[in-house]
Amino acid sequence: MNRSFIKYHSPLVIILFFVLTAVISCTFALGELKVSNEIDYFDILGEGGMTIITLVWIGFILMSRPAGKVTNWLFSGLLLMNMSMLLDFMDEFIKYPDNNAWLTTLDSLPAPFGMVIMSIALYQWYQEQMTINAQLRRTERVYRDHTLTDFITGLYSAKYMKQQIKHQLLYSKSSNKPFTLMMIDIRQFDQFNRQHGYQQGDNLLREIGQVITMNIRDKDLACRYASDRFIVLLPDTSNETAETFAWHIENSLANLAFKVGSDLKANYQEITLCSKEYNGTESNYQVLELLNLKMEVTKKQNPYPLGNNSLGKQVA
Ligand SMILES: Nc1nc2c(ncn2[C@@H]2O[C@H](COP(=O)(O)OP(=O)(O)OP(=O)(O)O)[C@@H](O)[C@H]2O)c(=O)[nH]1
Repeated sequence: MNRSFIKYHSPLVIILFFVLTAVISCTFALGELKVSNEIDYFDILGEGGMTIITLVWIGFILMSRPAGKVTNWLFSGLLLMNMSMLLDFMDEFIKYPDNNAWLTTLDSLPAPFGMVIMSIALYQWYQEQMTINAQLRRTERVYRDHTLTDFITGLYSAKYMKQQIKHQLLYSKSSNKPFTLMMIDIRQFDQFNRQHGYQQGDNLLREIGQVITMNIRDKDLACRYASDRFIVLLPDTSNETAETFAWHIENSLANLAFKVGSDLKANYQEITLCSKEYNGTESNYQVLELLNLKMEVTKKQNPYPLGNNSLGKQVA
């Protein structure tokens, strides 16, 4: 059992100890022990059991809850109920002389107050739980949203892109408007990583992601598809129109003078870019399959380092 709650709730534990000791001492001081034939052992069992159970409830409350207003209310309510039960229990061993007979009626007093306080406390506990639930829901939503974005580039993730392609396919089919997907792959990214380190590789991914975003329209969607691969979804766009965007992106990236740390040397990263038009009759799976295929063909047609669309260069 974790006993750290005793330290954590020490003021309440002291109050509990003090109250129980005071009740037991008072009853002994003001009354006298009954003889054995005056004792009802069934009552002892019932009332003793209830006293112990309310003490256990107090223990659980202190073990499971942080210090604060709601805990104090719960504790106070249970303590008053426990006082009633303890007084009732003590009645079984002790009888009070006539001038202290008021003690026998006192045992029924704390319990109703305790129950009222407990009801208030339980309502506050309910409200507290509602607030916690609302916060959890918000956290969960943030977490879910995060799974739809790429941590490194801040672009949408492949998962989100796949969802959007699904919607786009349906829309294109019903509206008869084509859409185009563009794929951008960084060349020799593995070599870049090995030469400059993964941290710099991440920075390069981020900057390339920003350049891509700057060159697309509001209605377009860019995502980081895989390690060094990006996809742009261009709704209501033919491949011919997409070529203009492709040209803008290629030119911008060709002039992206990436600096590694405080090094003055500018690194110009070469990319492979391809695009493909769809009319909505393709399946979700086919769309990316066809695009990946086109990327492989484009790469083969433009072998590194000096292919037809090789825009990359490295200058000191
Ligand atoms: N910095 C960084 N590197 C990554 C990340 N994810 C994957 N990579 C690396 O990206 C590299 C991809 O290597 P390849 O698939 O061979 O790509 P490439 O070297 O560009 O090869 P080509 O495209 O054929 O020119 C590997 O070194 C991966 O470890 C990432 O999040 N950050």
